Amino acid sequence: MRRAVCPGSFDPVTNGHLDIIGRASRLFDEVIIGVLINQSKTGLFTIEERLEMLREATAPYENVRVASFHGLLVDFCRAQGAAVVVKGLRAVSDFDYELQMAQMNIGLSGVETLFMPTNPLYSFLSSSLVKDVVKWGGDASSYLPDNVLARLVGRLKQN
Ligand SMILES: O=C(O)c1ccc2[nH]nc(Br)c2c1
Repeated sequence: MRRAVCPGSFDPVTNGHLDIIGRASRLFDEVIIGVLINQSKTGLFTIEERLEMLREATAPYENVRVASFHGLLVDFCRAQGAAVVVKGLRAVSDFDYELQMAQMNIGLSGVETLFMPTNPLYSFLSSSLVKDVVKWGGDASSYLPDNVLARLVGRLKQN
């Protein structure tokens, strides 16, 4: 069983993330989306909300499941029985940091990283940018799944 982990904060999941997840689901027997619990950073959505949005958005992919973790990514991969991490690369600016993380992860545990070029449609996307767009009334419907857009609009109205 070839498993891969797609890690991230997913605060919230975007169409860019979903493009990578969908492509990974066609390459591996199982894909585990790992939502990082970062105690030093409170996000807009709770971990539970992020997990729920991811489960809703990835429901069409029967070999994709969602879990949260804290601590080292390689420990999560080991616990899940995954030998590969899948990361999207949006631009050259992503590469330096991702290369450093990938080399450390191999050094720590032998877990490999597969880099996938993001779909050019989404290469400028980030969760933080999309949140700003919606906060100021912009149309983010091309960048977020419908379930996420609805929650984001609602949450920003509360704030
Ligand atoms: O949304 C983000 O912050 C973010 C970061 C890094 C990323 N790499 N590939 C993708 Br899609 C991606 C998205």
